[in-house]
Amino acid sequence: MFSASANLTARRFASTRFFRSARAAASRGCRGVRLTAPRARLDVECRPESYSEELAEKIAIARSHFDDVCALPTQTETHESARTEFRMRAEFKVWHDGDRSYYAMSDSDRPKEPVEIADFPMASKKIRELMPALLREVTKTETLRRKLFQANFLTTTTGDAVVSLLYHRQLDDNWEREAEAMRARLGIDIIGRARKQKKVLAKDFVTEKVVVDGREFSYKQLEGSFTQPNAGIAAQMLEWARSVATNDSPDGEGSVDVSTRDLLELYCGNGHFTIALAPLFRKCLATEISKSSVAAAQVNMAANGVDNLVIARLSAEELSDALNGGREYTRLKDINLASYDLSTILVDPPRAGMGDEVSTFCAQFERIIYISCNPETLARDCRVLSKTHDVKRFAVFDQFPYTPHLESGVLLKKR
Ligand SMILES: C[S@@+](CC[C@H](N)C(=O)[O-])C[C@H]1O[C@@H](n2cnc3c(N)ncnc32)[C@H](O)[C@@H]1O
Repeated sequence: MFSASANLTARRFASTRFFRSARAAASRGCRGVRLTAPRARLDVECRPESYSEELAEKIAIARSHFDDVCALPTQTETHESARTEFRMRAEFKVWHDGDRSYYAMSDSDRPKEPVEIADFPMASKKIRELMPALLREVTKTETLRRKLFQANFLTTTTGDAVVSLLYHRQLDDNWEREAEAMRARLGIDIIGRARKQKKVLAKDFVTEKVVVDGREFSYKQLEGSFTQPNAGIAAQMLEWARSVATNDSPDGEGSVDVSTRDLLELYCGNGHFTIALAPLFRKCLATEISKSSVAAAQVNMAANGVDNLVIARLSAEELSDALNGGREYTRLKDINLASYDLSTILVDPPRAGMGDEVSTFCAQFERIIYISCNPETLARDCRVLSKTHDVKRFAVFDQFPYTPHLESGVLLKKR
């Protein structure tokens, strides 16, 4: 189900070049191209030739969500993606047709008709290398092939890879033996998943290295948890977040010293942003709802030698309540909230945005760095925030080229 406003977005898009090219692709028999409201994982066509035009249209639509909300800076700080091989993760159905097996994506308009994916130019070089090699291995033996229905790839720019194989049957010792042999031949890690089963050969994470402002950061990224999908864009987002933490404008005017102040991050995932921002601040506090992501964030904090950060497993709503003097939370018992001088807050919520309650809480902060994968909910939350804050900087990060999705970021400063 899409909201009325999402349908409006789709209708706006329907008149654009993006949708004209999608329609043309569909008429050429290139199924799996989205023609209606945004849906993930259906965009199989790479169109480098129309990249710039499509991005310009997405930016215009993203900005239009703010039309009756608040003023945006005239400059959009635009961060473009690589045109191909930008996706560090990809999920494919595996279909079997007699002796032949192949990767496919399904179109929810026609879920029973798989769209075969022979190659996926948007996927990282490592995924593109692994796709045929894995299929060859899996189809060599019924032990690995039988009832396999999905393959999920997670890779890094450094060549690390973990592939999850999902089955409609229980995995036995034979499967484990053959999967282990395949793992050794391919030089990757493999996870076998079936109902109530998870077999990890040999690890269920990858380690990504990102250079930000000349410093290398290392991130443990867990299979099955949120990770930034586009590595090039992820690095640009970190540089932008560091820049807006201390500068009101892209040209360095209006710089502020935050080295004696503290940062709060909500929705911190594996610590992606906090770890890169922590060196700028005196102390940082970060929270996240997912237990496994908090564990990964703790590892990442240690791996990067960050010692001025505390990470707690709490929802954004619970943390807001605690800092507003609400009830006491056991998971905060070892944290002295009063010792923080929190002046900046960074939020990167899921597509649904923060909502009024958490937005109202954020309005207490001098500087709000809001990263969003959905400009509609970002604009909705800015309706609350703009009562007290001005948008000083507006950036877009093209995480998902050739789709209507656009990541954006705003810096809001208290009036
Ligand atoms: C878009 S991801 C961002 C993660 C992280 N900033 C990153 O760049 O990797 C959103 C994160 O919010 C977490 N989350 C979802 N709902 C939440 C809530 N109500 N409170 C706190 N975290 C939440 C998810 O587990 C996920 O890690």
